Amino acid sequence: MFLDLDGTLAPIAPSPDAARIPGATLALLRRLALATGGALAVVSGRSIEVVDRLLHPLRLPVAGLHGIQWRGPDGQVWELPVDRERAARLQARLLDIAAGLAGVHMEGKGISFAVHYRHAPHQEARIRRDVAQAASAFAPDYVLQFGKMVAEVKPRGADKGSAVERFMAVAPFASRLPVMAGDDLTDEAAFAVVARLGGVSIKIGDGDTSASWRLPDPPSLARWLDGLSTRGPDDASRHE
Ligand SMILES: O=P(O)(O)OC[C@H]1O[C@H](O[C@H]2O[C@H](CO)[C@@H](O)[C@H](O)[C@H]2O)[C@H](O)[C@@H](O)[C@@H]1O
Repeated sequence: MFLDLDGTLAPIAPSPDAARIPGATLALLRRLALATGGALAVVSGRSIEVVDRLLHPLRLPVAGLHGIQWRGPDGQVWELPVDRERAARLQARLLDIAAGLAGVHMEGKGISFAVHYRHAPHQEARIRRDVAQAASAFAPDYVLQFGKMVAEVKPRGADKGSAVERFMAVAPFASRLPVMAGDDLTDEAAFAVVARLGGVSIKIGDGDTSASWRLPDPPSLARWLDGLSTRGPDDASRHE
């Protein structure tokens, strides 16, 4: 089971720092991790460090930075190799883009960067254009990723789809039916992999998607997951 974080486990908040996973959802994740024998991972645009902080004290397998980072069930971490000096130059350019624009801020995530305009929606066209230009200037090793009121630039070479593939190659995920829930454009790469593997993809909220199912919001997903987590193996076989 693969779950996105912002907009899926945590309701969308006014700023990245304000996002929280409800306590009941954290308790639910703990039950789900047990019920699936550990085959539960968070697949997020946040760094692994931030995902751990938001899940604390729970520590799960995680794909961070849209798949650029990955921590497997055995705790081993993989990160796409990135030129740190080039990343610092890109960060400076994105800081320049955000500077002086009220309601716009740059979220530095070490090797991946997000320019948020939730508090300045009228700046969307300008931010998207300027961030796209910055991404082109750093191509081919960086790519553009649009999201909810955000334009991100991330290293090329991994995405949420490759992260799900990486999980599906190892126990306890291997040979299981993948289920992926997510709310944003970045989740579509994971939905495509899940579809190829014959699994179940769930889009949270509005918007075009290749997912086969849809739920309206994070509380609906939590209710659905709660139903799954309280069904024991006997119940599961009764329904087959
Ligand atoms: O893949 P995700 O776990 O969904 O992460 C995607 C991005 O989420 C965060 O930004 C979004 O959520 C914020 C808090 O709700 C919201 O204020 C912002 O407008 C959204 O774009 C996060 O800050 C990014 O780094 C993630 O890539």
